[in-house]
Amino acid sequence: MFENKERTDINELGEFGLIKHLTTNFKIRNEFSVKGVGDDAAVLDSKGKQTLISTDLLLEGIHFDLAYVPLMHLGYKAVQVNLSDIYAMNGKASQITVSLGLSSKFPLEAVEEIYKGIELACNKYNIDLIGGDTSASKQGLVISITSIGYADADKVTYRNGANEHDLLCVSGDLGGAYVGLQILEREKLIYLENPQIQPDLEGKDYIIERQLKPEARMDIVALLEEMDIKPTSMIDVSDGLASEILHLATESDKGITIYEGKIPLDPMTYETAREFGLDPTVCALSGGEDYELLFTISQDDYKKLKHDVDITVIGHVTDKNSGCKMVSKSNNVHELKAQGWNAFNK
Ligand SMILES: Nc1ncnc2c1ncn2[C@@H]1O[C@H](COP(=O)(O)OP(=O)(O)O)[C@@H](O)[C@H]1O
Ligand SMILES: Cc1ncc(C[n+]2csc(CCOP(=O)(O)OP(=O)(O)O)c2C)c(N)n1
Ligand SMILES: [Mg+2]
Repeated sequence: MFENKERTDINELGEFGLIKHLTTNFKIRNEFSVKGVGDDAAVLDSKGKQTLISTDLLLEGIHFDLAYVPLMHLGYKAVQVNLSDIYAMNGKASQITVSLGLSSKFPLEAVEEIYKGIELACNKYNIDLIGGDTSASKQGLVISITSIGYADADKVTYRNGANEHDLLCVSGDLGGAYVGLQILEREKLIYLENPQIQPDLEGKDYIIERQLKPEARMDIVALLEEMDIKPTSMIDVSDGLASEILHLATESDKGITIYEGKIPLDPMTYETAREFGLDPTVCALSGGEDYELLFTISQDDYKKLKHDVDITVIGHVTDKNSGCKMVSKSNNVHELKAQGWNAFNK
């Protein structure tokens, strides 16, 4: 990825030189950011709103494979997966901190690529980079991002607010990131066997992008506000639909029933899953990394969003004793199990 480019040893700049070099382009743009990079701590002002904070850790070999993930995409995605958690609280994301563990194989140019991706994400989502930490790592690349956002207290949406008879909705479509990953893994194996063969990604742009360049659903939070809908509960889909449904149900002390035929799947996801001998529904239920928003709304709000093509009603909230169920296309009822992605199963 960066093997053939210019290589500047990070030692030439030192830790402080590196931080300065990486962060000088970032300008503070939010009224909530009082002080960003450059002091012992950043200073934020919540202006009377509630503060939302979330952290995620991305580890080379566990969360990403540099054999097929370009570093700029990695920086971009690392920001998206963190912003997604703020949007899942129905908040507006404003700041991030970025912490890096860099193994000696990374020259300055590689870190610059990661920061280009981070900068792109910050520009697009109006986020201030306000700090972080940088260290050498004995093995592999480590990226930890903390995202910070704000919401009025009455807008914050928890996992635990679903009421019986609420409708379960999901944004976008599911399973694409997982199927995209299957293609990248396949091409990696082919390349390892024969480096002369060029990767065959033709016609698969959408699902490859779902894996390499996800977009957190800031737009859905804005849309819900515009429609005057306050979801009763919400979560983002990082581990897979089934796992997130179980989180909403457990936290809300309710059951949830979904309908297989309603799960939104892009045709490319569907066809490619089939090519791999995978069940497209299972890809949506257990694949993960979709970074869509899964939320419940009161039935009274249905009329406000029923014409929106980007939001699909896939089920409803039941009493706790009914458990979490999926009604299949052939009308069989299956219990939903948390077979979502889990880093400890690797
Ligand atoms: N090592 C940890 N120490 C303290 N809290 C943690 C730790 N890891 C995760 N959490 C907390 O556990 C909750 C669930 O985390 P997680 O399953 O990672 O959620 P998400 O899928 O939204 O990232 C969150 O409140 C998170 O902050
Ligand atoms: C090499 C590689 N292995 C696995 C995956 C798939 N994967 C990475 S992260 C993830 C889900 C979310 O990760 P997690 O650490 O559980 O995030 P959180 O739920 O805490 O947001 C999945 C399915 C991948 N993209 N690349
Ligand atoms: Mg997490």
